[in-house]
Amino acid sequence: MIELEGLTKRYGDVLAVDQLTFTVRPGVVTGFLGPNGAGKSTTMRMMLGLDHPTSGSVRIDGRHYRQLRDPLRTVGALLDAKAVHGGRSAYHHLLCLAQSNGIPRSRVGEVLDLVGLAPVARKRTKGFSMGMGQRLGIAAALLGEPRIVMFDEPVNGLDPEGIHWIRTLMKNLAGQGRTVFVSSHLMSEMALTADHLVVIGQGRLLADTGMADFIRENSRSTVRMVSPEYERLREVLHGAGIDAAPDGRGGLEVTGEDAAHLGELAARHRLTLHELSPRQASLEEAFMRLTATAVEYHAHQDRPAADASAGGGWGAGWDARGSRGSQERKEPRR
Ligand SMILES: Nc1ncnc2c1ncn2[C@@H]1O[C@H](COP(=O)(O)OP(=O)(O)OP(=O)(O)O)[C@@H](O)[C@H]1O
Repeated sequence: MIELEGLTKRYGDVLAVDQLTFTVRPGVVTGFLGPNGAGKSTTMRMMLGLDHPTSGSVRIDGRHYRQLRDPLRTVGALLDAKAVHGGRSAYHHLLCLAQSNGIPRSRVGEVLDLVGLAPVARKRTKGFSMGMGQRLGIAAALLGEPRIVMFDEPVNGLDPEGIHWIRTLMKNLAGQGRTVFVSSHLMSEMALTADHLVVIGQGRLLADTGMADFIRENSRSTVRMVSPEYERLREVLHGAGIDAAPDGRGGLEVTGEDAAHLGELAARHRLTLHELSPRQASLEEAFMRLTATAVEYHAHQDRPAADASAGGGWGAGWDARGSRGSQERKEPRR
């Protein structure tokens, strides 16, 4: 279990993480979401004792990271896949980690097999592709068979087979009763992987809830109706006080009504329907809706590119929003 209490991190006048309190539980995959610059990596670094909180605390199984006797056997993490000595082979990188953490040498071969890097185990990592680097980072995280795993953007650079593999891996780890905490900007992937979500924006907690509840609470469900008697359908809905908008594909989109009720209404008016389809919003829509006001780096969509360049180029197409004092574009992550 990972417990955060009032966790706060300030860098100068930027409040990167602001009073975060939540618990990451075992047995499920917990997704960690937030727009760019929301404070996810900073939070994860503090969880791993790589950054000091300005105030508040993180406990891993009841202890601070630094108090853990065998950190690699308790928490395995992938934060920055590029943080590897390029002159070493994958095998030696993992062997060094194993030896300095009292992990048997045999485990190195096991994790190399598990992540599919066994055939290139003796090659220097500086020739590795981004996806291979991610796999190596995941191998390192799993080396000590930890009860808790944390992955920051694990699917970065992975091909579809790799993405499917990491999804299955995370679900299996959670199925074994481990605590799995994962950040990603790939909403469609997160929707397939996570059971629980923690969402932050501008360093603050926006949601800590189950996946289905999150989508329900932060989106509108709609029903698409298609009829050969389009105008009459519109009138019937209007007459019943129901808002319906053209969906741009020859149908009507109705918000906030359930499909059964709409079907019965149409039947009472002897209206032929060719389609009556309820539509559940996606995680992406729910996420965008919740974080709309917490997006710090925002690209203008209503301004032509030429206009943007005339107005000062690259910077002109961006807003730095929010109240955290930073009016600059985001610094690249280290
Ligand atoms: N070492 C640092 N010094 C100064 N500011 C920092 C530092 N690390 C992070 N920040 C700032 O803290 C805020 C949170 O950054 P962080 O990298 O944690 O966000 P994130 O949610 O991981 O973003 P992304 O999704 O883009 O990776 C940003 O405004 C960032 O510029």
